[in-house]
Amino acid sequence: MPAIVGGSAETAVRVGQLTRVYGTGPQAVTALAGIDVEFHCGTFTAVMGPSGSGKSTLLQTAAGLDRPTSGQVWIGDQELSRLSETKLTKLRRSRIGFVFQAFNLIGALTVEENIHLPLRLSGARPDPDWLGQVIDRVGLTDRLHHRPAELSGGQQQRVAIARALAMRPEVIFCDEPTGALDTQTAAEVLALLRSVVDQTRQTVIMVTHDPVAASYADRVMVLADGRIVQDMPQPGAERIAEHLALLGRRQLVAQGS
Ligand SMILES: Nc1ncnc2c1ncn2[C@@H]1O[C@H](COP(=O)(O)OP(=O)(O)OP(=O)(O)O)[C@@H](O)[C@H]1O
Repeated sequence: MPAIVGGSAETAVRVGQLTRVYGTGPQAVTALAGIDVEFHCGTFTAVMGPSGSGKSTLLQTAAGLDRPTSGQVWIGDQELSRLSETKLTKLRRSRIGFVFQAFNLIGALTVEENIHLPLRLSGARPDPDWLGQVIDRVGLTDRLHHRPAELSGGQQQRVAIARALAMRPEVIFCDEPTGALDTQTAAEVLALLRSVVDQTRQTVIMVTHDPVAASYADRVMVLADGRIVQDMPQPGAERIAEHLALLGRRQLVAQGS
């Protein structure tokens, strides 16, 4: 595949020849081995693959939380390696949202304060219409003055999604957002992420191990050993599970088990 040379108006995120090596010498681990991929605006992508295949590293480097060893990352038409740490932090706060498996809410703050936190950190002026819509959409209107510990896991994840949406980011990166939730609650959270893409044309890139969760996406990408080994448009949960099983069997054969 030729190296990708830049971002465009329709590109939410693009990575070119992305490499991330942890450590040096004989201890070095290649987590990403030269990935080229583009995520269009208003799409929902699931990133899957065996443990250690590089999913979280791809998310962290594409989101500007970690610097690649080599290669480029564009958010829209902005290439990240050209940015100073200060400018990168500013871009992350204004254009990117994050949702993690462990919710990462601040226990001492109320739901409303947690949701407003990105605005306070970036010094941005709140847009009451947008925040009202977000809070409405995640169904938290009657929980605004509660603290995270007083909420269920699903409600806490919905607060985390509302917080990720507060700055109206172009892209939301989610690392196993339903990993700690039961099936029904996970379905609600996934439907919410789907609506973020369908209603406001934001872009969602989600790491998951769960084929059912991945079936909410428009596209499923499978990593193995730091490379993309499958890239499927709307494959459905069964086909995803088949691909993962096949990949697992191939890895066992390669390991001589
Ligand atoms: N900080 C680090 N230092 C050294 N090696 C690391 C570090 N982070 C990740 N790795 C290694 O890089 C490879 C990819 O890790 P990564 O966490 O991206 O995989 P993953 O697909 O997200 O795995 P999982 O599904 O288990 O979360 C693994 O071999 C891992 O051990």
